[in-house]
Amino acid sequence: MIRFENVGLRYGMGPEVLRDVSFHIPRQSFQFLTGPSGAGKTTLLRLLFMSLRPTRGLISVFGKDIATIDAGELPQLRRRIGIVFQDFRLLDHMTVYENVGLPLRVRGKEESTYQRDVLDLLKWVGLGERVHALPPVLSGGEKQRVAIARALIDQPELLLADEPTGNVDPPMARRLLRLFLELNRLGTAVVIATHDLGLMDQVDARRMILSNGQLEIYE
Ligand SMILES: Nc1ncnc2c1ncn2[C@@H]1O[C@H](COP(=O)(O)OP(=O)(O)OP(=O)(O)O)[C@@H](O)[C@H]1O
Repeated sequence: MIRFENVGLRYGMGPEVLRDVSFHIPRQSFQFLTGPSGAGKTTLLRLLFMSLRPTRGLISVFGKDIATIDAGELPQLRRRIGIVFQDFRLLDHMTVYENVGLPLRVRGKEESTYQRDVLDLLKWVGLGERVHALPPVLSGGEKQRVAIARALIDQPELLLADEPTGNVDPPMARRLLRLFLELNRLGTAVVIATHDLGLMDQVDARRMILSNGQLEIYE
């Protein structure tokens, strides 16, 4: 589904942050992406989301070589990906409910077809009482859960999550992990970038470990 071949990435004239990175993400697979701070996890997720272009090497996403796709095709490809950014990127003027329903609204779905799903998912992530709140009044952990719900609501083919449990306590982290596993069971390939060894130890999943710009994979 996703393929990287000898991918290298440098920012501007800086050193190569990623070097000769090659891997394949199969459909419906589940993997953690880990490595020390600054190792390049966020950079790798940005390449997967096609918001960065590699400086060398080949990336194909859903079977398309990203070097040859035109800008008009990008939104359509991205719509198949759910992403949880480290800084959440919620829309501050929209309520929690509206933020989570947004991917469906953008796809032209009638609110009556998704209202129940949005409310159920918000309840599951512990935000049943915060449905009408605006993001600026939420805690970091609450914002993170809104971002997760928004990424999941449309059952994407690929979920990318950058430190998705970084702002919540261990019981909530376990609950969120269960949600990712359930999504995976329903068919989504999942990539979770995390430092959290405790989280990774709960699942027997593939580990992609970045260090010094290179990737090692433990199946
Ligand atoms: N926009 C940028 N311009 C220049 N250098 C950058 C940029 N973004 C990241 N870097 C550098 O690239 C390297 C990898 O950063 P990245 O954020 O991908 O690491 P990370 O593994 O996600 O780190 P963390 O775990 O701390 O979030 C770091 O040395 C960082 O300083």
